[in-house]
Amino acid sequence: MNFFDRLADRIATVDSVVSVGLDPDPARIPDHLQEHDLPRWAFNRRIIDATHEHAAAFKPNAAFYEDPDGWTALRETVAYAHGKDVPVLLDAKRADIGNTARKYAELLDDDGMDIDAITVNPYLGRDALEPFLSREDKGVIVLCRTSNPGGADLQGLELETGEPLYERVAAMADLWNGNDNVGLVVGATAPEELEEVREIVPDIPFLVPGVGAQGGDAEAAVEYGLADGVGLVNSSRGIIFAGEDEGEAFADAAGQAAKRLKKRLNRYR
Ligand SMILES: O=c1ccn([C@@H]2O[C@H](COP(=O)(O)O)[C@@H](O)[C@H]2O)c(=O)[nH]1
Repeated sequence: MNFFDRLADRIATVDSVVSVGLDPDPARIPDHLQEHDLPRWAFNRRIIDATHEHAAAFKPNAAFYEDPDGWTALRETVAYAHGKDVPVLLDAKRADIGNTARKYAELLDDDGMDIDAITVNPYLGRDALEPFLSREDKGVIVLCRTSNPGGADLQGLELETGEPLYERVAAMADLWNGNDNVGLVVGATAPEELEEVREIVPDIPFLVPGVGAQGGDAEAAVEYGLADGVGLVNSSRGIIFAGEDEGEAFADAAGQAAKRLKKRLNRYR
């Protein structure tokens, strides 16, 4: 089954478009888990237990796992999320020349790890994404208009046609979508751009980061992020560290935060 069909099923099952970002910053993991063999895995397991019933997907960001223990923690996390029937989107923002991109794409099913979708960077063009795009079973989520303050520095540059670069990326992603496996990253901190991109690609689901800690627009995230009801609105720190000062109750607080975000987003669905 295609990633977005699986995601649609999950959204229907939990009545939620919340993506719970699993960015387990070691410095913010509660003290009582620091002695664990793999603190990030111990943390994620508790977060998954507390939030999965509100999660349409989990989104670990590769930046928090790129060391030997980290990859083990990630592998355990992916398997555990799947055990709860939740798809996993790895936010890795990959792309490279074809030969290297093929190697990167092996990450999707690295040593038993079965990632459902991955974020990729369109800057190198189609051939750099081909090893991902050709994986019909995997979601390929292309950076379009990112949520960071400098997101417009390059992505907003006007082309000779007068359109900004992020609009061209959206149009190209539509051309790359022969396997119906392409999505776009458009940040909730750029609500006008969300609306513009949605006009260009009415049928492509978005991953919308930037609600929560980045203060993005939750209503616009839902209004423009979903295509036929399918899409994801991500919060990472706003959920997983909601109970940062609550010791062993940290996971309960994360569960409450995920539930609150689900209810808030559902008002606009
Ligand atoms: O444009 C983008 C693309 C990716 N991200 C990632 O999403 C989460 C957001 O974390 P918060 O704690 O909810 O701010 C994080 O992994 C980012 O690297 C993004 O924010 N914006």
